[in-house]
Amino acid sequence: MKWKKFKIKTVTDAEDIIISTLYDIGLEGAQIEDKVPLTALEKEQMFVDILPDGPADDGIAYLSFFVEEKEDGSLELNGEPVTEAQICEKVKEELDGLRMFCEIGEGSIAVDETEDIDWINNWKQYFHQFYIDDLLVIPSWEEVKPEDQGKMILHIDPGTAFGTGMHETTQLCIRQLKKFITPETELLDVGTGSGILAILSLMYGAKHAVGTDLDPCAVDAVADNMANNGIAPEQFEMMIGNIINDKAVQDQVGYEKYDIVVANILADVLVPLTPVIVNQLKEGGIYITSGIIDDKETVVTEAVKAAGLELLEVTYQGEWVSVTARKKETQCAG
Ligand SMILES: C[S@@+](CC[C@H](N)C(=O)[O-])C[C@H]1O[C@@H](n2cnc3c(N)ncnc32)[C@H](O)[C@@H]1O
Repeated sequence: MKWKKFKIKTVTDAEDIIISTLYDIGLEGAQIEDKVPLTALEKEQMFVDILPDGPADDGIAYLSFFVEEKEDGSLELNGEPVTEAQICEKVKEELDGLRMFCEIGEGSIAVDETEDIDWINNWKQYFHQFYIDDLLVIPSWEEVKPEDQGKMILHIDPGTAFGTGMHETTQLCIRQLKKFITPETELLDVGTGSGILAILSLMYGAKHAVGTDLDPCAVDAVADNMANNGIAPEQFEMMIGNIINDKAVQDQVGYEKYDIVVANILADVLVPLTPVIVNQLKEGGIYITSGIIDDKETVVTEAVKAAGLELLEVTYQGEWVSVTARKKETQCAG
């Protein structure tokens, strides 16, 4: 399999914002090369105890994005045919936009071709079982140790969809979900990816879940993860499509139906999503969001308030934010 590699030279502080921004134009996943030392948690997750001292961190980072090349050499982005030059132009536009409000360093783009036989699976060697508070998350290719048999365990294989549970935003959502789930909860998980948030909600006692995603890869990932965690097909329904602007998806998902809507998507998606999702929530229903990088907190809290929701709580982990709100109940006159 051949890939076009678009390699951006930037600075370490701009890594997350560039990855988030380029994700929005269809460049998903990035290879990061920098000299930032690994944290204790990263070493633990990678099963590395001692690493030789690397070179000093010079603040420079390289982010590589990959686009699969078809047999005839053509490229696609978001399902549309596109040329290498058009991708570079689009990336340059996005980087120029970012430059106006943050330091992104050189921002140069180099294009290369690469052949990687198992790009999809290579990352698995770094993903091992880990805890989110008292929840043990075990990748589907690892065994449960005898001493862990009685623990709350989530078996996860994100396949090619997002959602291993390692990301701060997923963990922020999980903690908020635990606060509000009841045995009566009807849950909507927008941007379900691997299905992790919906599956965990069902394991924490929710009655039923619906998941939506744009990415068709989410269908197989969700089915595998449901089976691995003993979730029955009637407990979790999956729909592919864009709930923001597709009326058919909105109708299928249903109106005034959900006790909780969770959406771990980027701030720029949450802004148009929020006024739509208000119609899917029951009165008094809870809206849990994350995927918000810290400097976009206000953008989301303002969108939540503008949609008529009552802001309940803002929580933080690392440079990521989660915003929780409630749909107000209609007051009876008199
Ligand atoms: C950050 S991942 C979250 C995955 C998982 N829910 C988690 O918390 O780990 C965001 C997901 O949202 C999906 N997505 C982005 N825009 C969307 C939209 N408008 N409607 C539905 N899904 C969307 C992406 O395809 C991706 O799977």
